[in-house]
Amino acid sequence: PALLRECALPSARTLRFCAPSRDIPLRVMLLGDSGVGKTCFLIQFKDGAFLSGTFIATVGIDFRNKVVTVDGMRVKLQIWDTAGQERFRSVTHAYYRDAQALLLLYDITNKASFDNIRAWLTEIHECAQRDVVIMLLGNKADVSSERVISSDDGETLAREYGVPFMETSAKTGMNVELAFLAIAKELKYRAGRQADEPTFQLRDYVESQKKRPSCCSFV
Ligand SMILES: Nc1nc2c(ncn2[C@@H]2O[C@H](COP(=O)(O)OP(=O)(O)OP(=O)(O)O)[C@@H](O)[C@H]2O)c(=O)[nH]1
Repeated sequence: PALLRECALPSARTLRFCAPSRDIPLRVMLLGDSGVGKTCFLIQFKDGAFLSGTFIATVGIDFRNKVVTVDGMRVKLQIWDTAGQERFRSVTHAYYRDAQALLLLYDITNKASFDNIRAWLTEIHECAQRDVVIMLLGNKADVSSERVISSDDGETLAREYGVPFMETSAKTGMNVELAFLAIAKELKYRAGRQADEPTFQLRDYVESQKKRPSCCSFV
């Protein structure tokens, strides 16, 4: 029973003991200030749609599943969409420990959401698993006319914390799928590399695969 429980909510360490025929379950959390686009990011990935119009803030936490195929293996992503509002912080804190990967978003048109990334990273280091995979995402890259944070600023911050970085758009879908696939690849790789499989570097992979906004990535 203990093993079964671990397979239902595995850590990277326990993944290798799960039955090979089952989908590998991985838990990913979306974090960042309210309004940066976490829910839209998830909907774009799950359904290929963009929720425009009235902004309805997430209350507490919500989740969706999506199965992706990574190097011929089925990976079941369980994606937790958290509320960015401060008043729900204690609810979301309770879930950090179970996450194997965190996508941390800011909004390239909102300076405060970028400035708060340091506080988010401090919180992550206090509450999450030590080996959690983190990726920094500058969302709303489609809104180039309102950009206040340059790509270089995002890159510099990401480098300082040693995490991969991409700009994304939940509206156009730019780099949305890549963010999840890259994480799934990293976690699958950690779970047990095949003898003939080349080593995998998440940052190099993201750098080689990511699309850059077609213009105006500077401020
Ligand atoms: N142009 C553009 N608008 C976006 C993008 N992502 C989200 N939005 C808009 O930003 C607003 C907030 O998006 P949400 O996804 O609800 O934000 P959230 O981060 O989930 O907010 P909380 O639930 O409060 O934490 C909505 O009006 C969206 O339509 C994007 O990539 N581009």
